[in-house]
Formats: sequence, C-alpha cells, structure tokens
Amino acid sequence: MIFQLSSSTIIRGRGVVKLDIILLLVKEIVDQANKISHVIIEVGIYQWRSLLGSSYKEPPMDVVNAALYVMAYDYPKEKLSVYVSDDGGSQLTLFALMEAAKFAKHWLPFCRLNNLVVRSPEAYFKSLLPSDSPRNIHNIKALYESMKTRVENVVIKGSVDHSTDDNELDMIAFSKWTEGFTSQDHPSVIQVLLKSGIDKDDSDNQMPNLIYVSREKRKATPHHFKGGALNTLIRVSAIMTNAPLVLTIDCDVYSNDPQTPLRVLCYMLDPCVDPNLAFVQFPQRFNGINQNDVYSAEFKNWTEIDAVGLDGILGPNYMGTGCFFRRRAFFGSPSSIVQPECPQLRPDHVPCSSSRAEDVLALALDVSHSSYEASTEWGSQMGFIYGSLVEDYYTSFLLHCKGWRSIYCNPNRPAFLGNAPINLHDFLTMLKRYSIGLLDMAFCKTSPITFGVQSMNLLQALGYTHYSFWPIWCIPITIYALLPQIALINSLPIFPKVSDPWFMVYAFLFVGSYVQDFMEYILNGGTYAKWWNNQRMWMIRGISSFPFAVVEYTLGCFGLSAPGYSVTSKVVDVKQNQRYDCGMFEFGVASPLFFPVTTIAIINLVAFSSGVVQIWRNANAYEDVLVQMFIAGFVVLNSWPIYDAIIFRADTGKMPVKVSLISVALACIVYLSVA
Ligand SMILES: O=c1ccn([C@@H]2O[C@H](COP(=O)(O)OP(=O)(O)O[C@H]3O[C@H](CO)[C@@H](O)[C@H](O)[C@H]3O)[C@@H](O)[C@H]2O)c(=O)[nH]1
Ligand SMILES: [Mn+2]
Repeated sequence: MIFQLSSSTIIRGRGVVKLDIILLLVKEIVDQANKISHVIIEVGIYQWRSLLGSSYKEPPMDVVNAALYVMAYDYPKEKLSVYVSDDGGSQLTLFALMEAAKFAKHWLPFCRLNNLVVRSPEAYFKSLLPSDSPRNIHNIKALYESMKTRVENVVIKGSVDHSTDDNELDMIAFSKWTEGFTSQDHPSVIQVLLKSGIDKDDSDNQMPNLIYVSREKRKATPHHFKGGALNTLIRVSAIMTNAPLVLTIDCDVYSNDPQTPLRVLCYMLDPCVDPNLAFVQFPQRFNGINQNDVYSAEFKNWTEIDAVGLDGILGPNYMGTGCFFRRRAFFGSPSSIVQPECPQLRPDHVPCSSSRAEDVLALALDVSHSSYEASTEWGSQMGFIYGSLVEDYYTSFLLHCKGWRSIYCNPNRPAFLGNAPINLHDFLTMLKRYSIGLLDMAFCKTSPITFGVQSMNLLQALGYTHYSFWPIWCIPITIYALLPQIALINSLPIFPKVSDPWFMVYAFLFVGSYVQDFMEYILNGGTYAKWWNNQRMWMIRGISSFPFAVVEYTLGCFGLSAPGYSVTSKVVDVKQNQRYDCGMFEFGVASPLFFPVTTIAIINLVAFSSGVVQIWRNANAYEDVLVQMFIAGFVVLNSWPIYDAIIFRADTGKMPVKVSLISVALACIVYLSVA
C-alpha cells in the first residue's frame, strides 16, 4: 500500500516530508481518512481579551484569520470542527466570528478554486504581487475589506449594536451580555456558528463546524488560565463531536500550510509508528521577526535544536500551539485509561447524530461551568495539568512520564507562523511568566529531577530538568555580571594571571562553551548576527526576567504574591514596528525589569574604563586584570544598545530618564556597599 510504505519512510529524519512525496500521498491519505470515519480534527483557538488602556491585547481580526485558515485546510470539511475559546468573554469576538462564518462561505471556495497555499486572508492579500490575478480576486478582496471594516468599527465602538442586527438568532446570542457580564464574571456562552451537514458554501460544498465557546467565569472559582480554557474545550468538543485528533493553536498563530493535517495523519495512522504516540508537535516559527532577531524570540536552541535531540528519545515537549494530540492521551497512560466522570466525555464515545441539538448544547454548557471540575480529576489526572504557568511544558512532561511519546515535525515550509513581542518589556515579561511556570514545575512533587528520573528515560528527564531549572541561571549570571567588575574597580585580581596554568582552565571553559553554542546555532541554519543577539539575550534575561521570576516565585511560596498569567500583547504600534524592523531595541516604558540591565551596563563600563586606566598607569598590571577586563569588555560590547538608548536616542523607544537615573543610583549603591 503506497500510503503505508511512503509514510513509514518519513517518520524520522527530523520529520521533514519531501514535497513530492506528500503530493503523491495527498489523495491516498484523504481517501484513507474518508474510509476511517472517525478521523475528525478539532481545532481550538484561544483568545483572552484583556483591556490595555483602551485597546485590546488580542485583536479579534487575528482570531478571524486564524480560524479562516484552519477552516480552509485541505481536509474533508465534514470531518473538521473548529472551536474558538474566548477566555475574555467578549461579544466583539463573537461578532467577529459571526462575520468570519459568513465570509468563509466565499473564502473556502476561493481557496479551492485558486489552489491557494496561504489561506489566511490577511497574509494572502499582503503576499499578492501586482502581477498576480487569481480568479474572483476583486470580489473576494472587497468582501474581506468590508468585513474587516465592520469588525474594526465594532472594536472601536466597544460594543455590538443589537438594533441593527436583522438575524434573530444572533440577537439571542448577544442577549447573554447583560449588565453584570464582565470578562472575569460571566455565564458560559456556546454558539454554533456553522454546522457541518447543514451549512454549505457558495459552491454548495460542505462547511466545517465553527463553534464559539466562552466558559463560565466566577471570581470565587479558580479558572487555571489557559490550561483551564483548554480543558473546557476538550470537554465541550467531546460532547459535540469527540474527534480523536485535536489540534491546539493560539490566537496569535496562523497556519501556513493547508496540508498540515495530512502530514500528521502520516504519523497517526501509520501502523509502524509507536501506538503510544500522544502528539505531533510543529515548532513555533514566527512571522515578522526582524532580520537579526534582536530579542532572540525564535528560541532556536529550545524549539529547533534541543527538540531534534529529544525527538530521538521520547519526543519533544508540547510548545503550547501547533500541536496535534490524540484525544486518548488526555485520559491516563497508554495502558490504563482514566475514565471521566461523565460517559459522554470518554475518548471512545461516539456522539449520537440523532440527539436533539438542544440536549447536546445543554450538556456542553454544563461541562463548561466554572464549578464543573470541582471533585473531578480534570487538571490532575485528565486533560491539561494545572499547577504551572507553563501548562504546556508541564503537561507534556507528565505525558512522557506516563509512557506516551511525541514526534517533532519541522517541515521546510513552516506549518504555523506566530507573532512574537516587538518590545523588550513585553518580551521580558513573557519570559518572566515562563520562568515562574518553570520554577513551579522544578520545585513541585512531580519535579523532573526527582519524579522524572524515576518515571522516564534518564536523558529525557535531564532534558526536562535542564529547562525547568533555567531561571536559576540568574545566580551565576548576576555574579559574573558584578563581582569581577567591582573587584576590578577596586584593583583586586580574582582570576589567575595569564601566565598561571590555571588560566587555561578558565579560557578553555569560556571558549569551549561559546564555540559549542556557536557551532550548534550556525549548523542549524542560524546566522552569525542572530547568534550574537541570542547570547546577548541570554545574559539580559539572566539578569532581568530570571531573577524577577525567582523573587516572585519565592514570594508566592510564602503566599505573598498570587500567580497571574500576563497575556502577551499582540497589538502592534506602527512607529514601534518601524523601529523594530530597523533592529532597534524598544525600551520606552519605565519597567523595573530594565533596572538591573541598565545598572549592570553602567557598572561594566566603569569597570572596563578603570581597567584601562590601571594598565595605562602600570603596564605590568595587565597580567592581573586581563580576565576581569575581558569579562567587563564583553559585557560592554553586548550593552551597546543600552548605552545607545540612554545617551543617543531621542525617539519614544529610548531608555526613560527615570530608569537611567535610578540605575545610576543603584550602581553607586552597589559600588559603595562593597567598596
Ligand atoms: O487565561 C488565559 C491566558 C491565555 N489564554 C490564551 O493562551 C494563548 C497563549 O497566550 P499568550 O499570552 O500569547 O502566551 P505566549 O506568551 O505566546 O505563551 C507561550 O507560552 C505559553 C505557556 O507556556 C503557552 O501556553 C503558549 O502557547 C505559548 O505561545 C493565547 O491565545 C491566549 O488567548 C487563555 O485562553 N486564557
Ligand atoms: Mn502568544
């Protein structure tokens, strides 16, 4: 059978499927998928509306684009269900999705007619060249623009005008948004926007299911952030469609290859692949990152280099988005299933097509209540696991502990493209959240270093340990950023002289680790400039996000700080974007995260200058101070964007004067306290 032979040849080898092979396979796999009636894919998109002044951190049009793409996948539409979780409970998101549902009826046939590869309308229209003239382009573009304007107008207004709504069903949906409805306190809303089997597109073809879900939120009941939202979707989708495959994507990510589900089926349906396969992870790849990736937002080491290594053991970790799960993996280990409290939630339950729509909806609403999980095993034995702000990393760790495996698939054409923060404050705040989540994991009962090493392959456990203890790196990094420099200012040599044989040990360790990192980075397709920025960001986060996370985590252990999920802003400021595209660092706000970064930049500059003076006064001193000068000089070289932002820049992204002044004061305090 062509399908089996060919698919087994593409299982390993970094999961790269050659295009010609997949093209040959496409028809076969769709036929296979058709034969196996239960292969349905469900997609969850998570949106959390949070108000940032008067603007939204997650614009509804992003969700519309993400949803339209997955709806347009090259996959039998009647086997595709898209669930959008709106964790902020916003009628604007519902309005945007209602518009998306109407537009999809034109968009899906247009994609098919022109055989598009880029199926997110925003990205598609941007990518069009003046010479391109696909069929119906003017018509579809006008429809998209008018939809976009309607959605954006509603977003600007902040509410949906019910009086102009001519559709009675839509009016009923919006009537849920009563006076007391807030993003943190509201009832569940589930709205079926497109129903497969009933709704047809312009060319009379089937449409996929499109379902809007906003789970109930009550201030008194913990909602477990994104993990809680994911578990609600798993239950709601179980009641409504219960597909055996579940794809999770974030609202800031859009699919970039319509054949992605077929690629995944190559693994999931192949009898030669380990039956314990729980998920297939596509790495997070990004759109709009500047040429040299100044914030090193790609996380190449983690998501592209180490993930390939892990793929040779039990598989990569779950990266929160772009991941296809076998639904069964959410219910216990491969050998013993944990049965959910309600039979309709079982992974093998077949939703009855003759059930009355109202009964199905009533049950779906029931499982999305905020109190539903109380005294159940959701979040501990079932679904996504709670207890860490990196619910993705933690859940995959426990899946691997239970004996599940995963596969890494990194095709040449990225399967998904996401957005990364374009200002340093957002980026470091995001890293602080990850770091707190990692510490939650490092010091819990099921820590990789204690529980992991007993429950899984030792190397894989060490891999998880490496990242969960990541924030602890702030200790050596801060010591190296301050101690040699303060000693240098005080003319105190702390490293062996250059002529001392011990000097070679230091030189070897430094050169060895840097060369290894450099080689890994470059050999995996990185550029020199990106590598340089990557090592710079390693130091910056080591003295900002990491120590802040350690402090916040410690305070949390004593009950002095509550865990919070600071959603990363996806709103793009035009000026900021221009500066970002030019490779400039964006400071702009007086964030405490910048204090240590600026203070250390100042201390290193002073220390390096003081070393130069010492050598100038006494040429023989160089032997004593060389290592310290090298370290200070290296930091100075890395700190160029910081000096630039303090002294030379005049734009709004420069270092706020307040931060500079406080940092100078801090530098003096550090110096005086040890002098
Ligand atoms: O209470 C919440 C918080 C977040 N989200 C959604 O979760 C997604 C990810 O949030 P975002 O702020 O964009 O997180 P990132 O900084 O991008 O986080 C990365 O790290 C997270 C934690 O490890 C993963 O869950 C993400 O998938 C991964 O992209 C977004 O769609 C949000 O709408 C919710 O639905 N409910
Ligand atoms: Mn994100």
